[in-house]
Amino acid sequence: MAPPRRVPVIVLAGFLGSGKTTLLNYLLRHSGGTRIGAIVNDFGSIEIDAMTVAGQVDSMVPLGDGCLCCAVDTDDMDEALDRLARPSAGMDVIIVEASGLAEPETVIRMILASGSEHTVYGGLVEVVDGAEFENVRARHPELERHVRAADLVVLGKADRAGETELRRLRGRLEQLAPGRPVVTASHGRIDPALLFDPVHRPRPAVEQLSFDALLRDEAEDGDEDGAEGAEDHSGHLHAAYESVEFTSARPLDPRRFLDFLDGRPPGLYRIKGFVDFGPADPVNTYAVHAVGAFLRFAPSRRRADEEPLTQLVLIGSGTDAEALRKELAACAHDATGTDGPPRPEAMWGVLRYVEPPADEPADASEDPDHDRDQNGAPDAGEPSEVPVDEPDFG
Ligand SMILES: Nc1nc2c(ncn2[C@@H]2O[C@H](COP(=O)(O)OP(=O)(O)OP(=O)(O)O)[C@@H](O)[C@H]2O)c(=O)[nH]1
Repeated sequence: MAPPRRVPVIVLAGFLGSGKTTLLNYLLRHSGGTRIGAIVNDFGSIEIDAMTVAGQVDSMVPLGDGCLCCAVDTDDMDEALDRLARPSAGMDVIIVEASGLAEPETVIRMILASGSEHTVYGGLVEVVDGAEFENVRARHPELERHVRAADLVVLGKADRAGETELRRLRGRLEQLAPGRPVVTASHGRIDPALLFDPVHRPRPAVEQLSFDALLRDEAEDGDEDGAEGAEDHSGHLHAAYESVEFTSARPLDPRRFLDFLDGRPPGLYRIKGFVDFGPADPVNTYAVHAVGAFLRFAPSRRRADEEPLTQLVLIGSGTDAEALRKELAACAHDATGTDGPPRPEAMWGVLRYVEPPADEPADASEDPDHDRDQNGAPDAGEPSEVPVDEPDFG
């Protein structure tokens, strides 16, 4: 009798804002009939990533709040894997998007320890932010270990990095993890075949991932049964970060919110969520993404039955949660008081940070990259169109 078919489980990891959700959404839209189940782990109790992925996926299980590798109960992970992998669900592959602060090796161990007869570990894809990698690596040398643990490194945001910097980064990655395959991508556009066929492909991945080493680490942690709690997380990335959530039914004033973003403290590395600008734009909700100095807004038309709402997650190190919440509350638009009705130019500042949808590459002549320098001043970026490279396996 043929052995039961096992669904490969791929871990998608990478630092805060590196482009994991963008890559996952690209894969979902270009899966070519492959049925993908997704497990999405948000760091923060408002599940922004899960909301972004929901609706595009055959089946999605959110696993919040906190890092997969410590705050999420292993039972929840086991149950999510089991639910997606059982034959009746008909999934071909499961992708686990870890939070931007998770330790990939620990997530891999959780999958290996899950003991589900329906799953097989399918590899680690580590997304590296081509525009921020060196800055982040200087602060968090742990990222080098993550790159070494990867089966495939996606060197993302190629459009922001530029050709010379990309060449330099590829050299750096080769130095850190010799022989590791690196694929360059803009807006998460990679060939899905790189991920979706891990079971039928001869996999040097076992050596690259060094399961033995992973399992040895596990034993050294005194956590041999994979149970949560015995591991020391003090050296993990998430130990130094905290998340702040902000929800408001009152619309935000676009100018005040931009002032808040311009003046954000340096430790506040990541902001993501959805903003309602009320009467300044009554038809759209704006997705907002700040990653380091990078800032983007993306409008999308609200459904008729959708209540306008602002939901933000702010992730940083050494930030003052109460002060941030107060500052955000003070961004609310007050239509009855001094604010009055919005002027047409109120949205101009926000619209400067809107770019064309990722699948329609920007016209290079339009100066699409309004990144800011460290002082928050607008700064023209690189041309945005860099072709997706063939994977380099050497
Ligand atoms: N220019 C450019 N922007 C990108 C690219 N990939 C992602 N982004 C943008 O970077 C921001 C963060 O991307 P996400 O995909 O949400 O990053 P993430 O790794 O899922 O973020 P966390 O879950 O917070 O760790 C968003 O504004 C994306 O649109 C890229 O290749 N080029």
